[in-house]
Amino acid sequence: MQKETSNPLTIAVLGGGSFGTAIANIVAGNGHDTRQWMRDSESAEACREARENHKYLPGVALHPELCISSDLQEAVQGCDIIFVAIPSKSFREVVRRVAPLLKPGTMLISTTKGIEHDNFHLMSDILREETTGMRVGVLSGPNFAKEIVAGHYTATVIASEDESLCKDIQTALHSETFRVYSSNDVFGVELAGALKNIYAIVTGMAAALDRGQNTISLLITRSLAEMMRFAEAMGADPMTFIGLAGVGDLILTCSSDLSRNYRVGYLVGKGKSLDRAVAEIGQVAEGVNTVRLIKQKADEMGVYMPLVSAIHAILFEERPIPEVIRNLMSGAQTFDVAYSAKP
Ligand SMILES: NC(=O)C1=CN([C@@H]2O[C@H](COP(=O)(O)OP(=O)(O)OC[C@H]3O[C@@H](n4cnc5c(N)ncnc54)[C@H](OP(=O)(O)O)[C@@H]3O)[C@@H](O)[C@H]2O)C=CC1
Ligand SMILES: O=C(CO)COP(=O)(O)O
Repeated sequence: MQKETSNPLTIAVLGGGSFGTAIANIVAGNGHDTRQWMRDSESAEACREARENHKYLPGVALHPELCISSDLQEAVQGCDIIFVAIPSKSFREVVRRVAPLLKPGTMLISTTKGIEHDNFHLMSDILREETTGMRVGVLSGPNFAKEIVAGHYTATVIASEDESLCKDIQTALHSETFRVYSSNDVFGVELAGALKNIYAIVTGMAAALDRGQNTISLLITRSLAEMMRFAEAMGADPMTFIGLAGVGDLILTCSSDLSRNYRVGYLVGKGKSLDRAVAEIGQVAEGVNTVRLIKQKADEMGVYMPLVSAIHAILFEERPIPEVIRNLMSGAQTFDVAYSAKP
């Protein structure tokens, strides 16, 4: 049902994948003038004709007012808000192309839960580096695209130092089934979204090995400990990790085969090579690259991340899974909760 809005905005979503489509459907449903940009003109044409994104969200009706275009200039012209739902590998390239087409003060919101390949730049860093005079935010939370479009009650987080941007995004996205909480810890929210993908690979693998619920609980809890330890070492607020973008998204992604990262872990656990698993999924699984980057960074900084080291050993060092598990289980038994609130 179309929601009346007293302040219709012009909004573009860059990316024709599952999450871009879910976000575009929400804002179009809220009565905003919404354009979704996808790079491939044939895909755009097919989505326009069928009113369905058959490749990424089959069986889901696109909102009748959603305009789909493969013309970047047409899509972003005059936009107040642009959601960037492009995999981290191509994020900079797309932002660089779009930068000269934007009006000053446009709100640029990353939805991408990844880290840039060759360095340790998060997507909000790229938005700031590639544009001038824009307002930047990050959207992250426990949000399977398929469940959003199916109307399951869902919440997410908009993070920005710009309070009025947070309010505008909360208003633009809020619906009967979708809630948006705010945060001013951009780095923490963004880091949480990228890190949890690693642990979804781990729990997917545990599921493939028929491990029980004790094991899954152990893995999720120790994953959170690692994430918070790393976040603190990097200067993020560890408290952010007990929110929706942290433990919320960690529980979601580590518990369901709707997660592509979980499915990568599952397939590797069943004996497939990493390349084969990634190809079989056919959509972005950001955690694979994130494992490499976090392992390197944790080693440089001397942060203890046994689960990251373990999954890195399996995926990239050809170490047998039973040996890696034995090493994990024989590691030092330390404190359960090692954090204390700082005065
Ligand atoms: N799916 C989900 O449930 C959620 C995803 N996210 C995050 O959203 C981000 C996007 O994910 P999602 O939509 O799921 O990804 P998908 O794998 O579903 O789709 C990726 C989209 O990006 C497009 N793309 C890839 N490279 C380029 C490029 N160089 N230029 C333009 N477009 C390109 C693809 O186009 P083509 O089809 O032509 O290859 C495709 O439309 C990810 O980082 C993910 O972490 C966040 C929350 C939930
Ligand atoms: O981030 C997600 C849900 O919040 C989606 O996870 P995957 O990218 O693993 O599918």
